[in-house]
Amino acid sequence: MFSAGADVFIRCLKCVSVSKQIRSLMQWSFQASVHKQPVSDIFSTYGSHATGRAASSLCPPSMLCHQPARSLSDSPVWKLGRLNHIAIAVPDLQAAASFYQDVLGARVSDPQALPEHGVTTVFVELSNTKLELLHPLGDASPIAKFLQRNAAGGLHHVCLEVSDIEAAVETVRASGVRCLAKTTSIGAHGKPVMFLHPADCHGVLVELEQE
Ligand SMILES: C[C@@H](C(=O)O)C(=O)SCCNC(=O)CCNC(=O)[C@H](O)C(C)(C)COP(=O)(O)OP(=O)(O)OC[C@H]1O[C@@H](n2cnc3c(N)ncnc32)[C@H](O)[C@@H]1OP(=O)(O)O
Repeated sequence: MFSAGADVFIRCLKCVSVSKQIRSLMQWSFQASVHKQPVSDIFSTYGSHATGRAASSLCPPSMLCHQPARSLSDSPVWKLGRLNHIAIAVPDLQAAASFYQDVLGARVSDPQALPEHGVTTVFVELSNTKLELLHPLGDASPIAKFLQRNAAGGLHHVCLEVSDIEAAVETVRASGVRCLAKTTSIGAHGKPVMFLHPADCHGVLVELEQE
């Protein structure tokens, strides 16, 4: 009874000009009630990269929730795009660049100092993405502590492209993920970026970049 009522309610929402994101959140709440799970469990089941297929498979057809839950990135406002780069913090930029260029035969860029980010970068071109080698620049480099903890270097962050960075930031903030700056800044490719707290992204520092 409740399920049918809630389903009708969700269908009515289709007619109202609210954003798809709000509908998605309400669908998640609805699914939480149907499955008697806390909403947070539904979120953690689907995450922000959940697919409609995953959602459908969770809900047997008899349960009327055949409307697949939508990913937040299914928003009409913005879309999640390609993996732009994987960043690796290194204690010796020249040695790391030489490894990729001379040992692995990759094409690497010249070092680029980015004082506003507190890093020097070298990009390693791969056929499907890039590696960004990072070395601390200046006294207040945000990667200094990371390198103290990982003296040999290590995976620092992943950078994902989004079609509309401002809308994406709004969405992730609304979902409780901490953004590490008040506003977007211009990243290594001259485009706006935003970093998301690793503790809110399953242990990985995530950078969103305008595609
Ligand atoms: C040019 C640009 C571009 O590509 O466009 C760049 O790359 S700029 C690249 C450099 N810029 C950035 O990274 C900007 C965003 N980063 C930041 O705001 C900071 O580095 C934070 C990520 C917030 C970490 O801050 P800070 O080092 O002061 O804090 P902390 O050492 O106490 O760490 C707090 C918690 O986060 C974890 N943590 C720190 N860095 C992490 C990382 N890279 N990956 C995964 N976890 C990380 C720590 O282990 C700790 O976990 P526990 O609490 O469990 O112990």
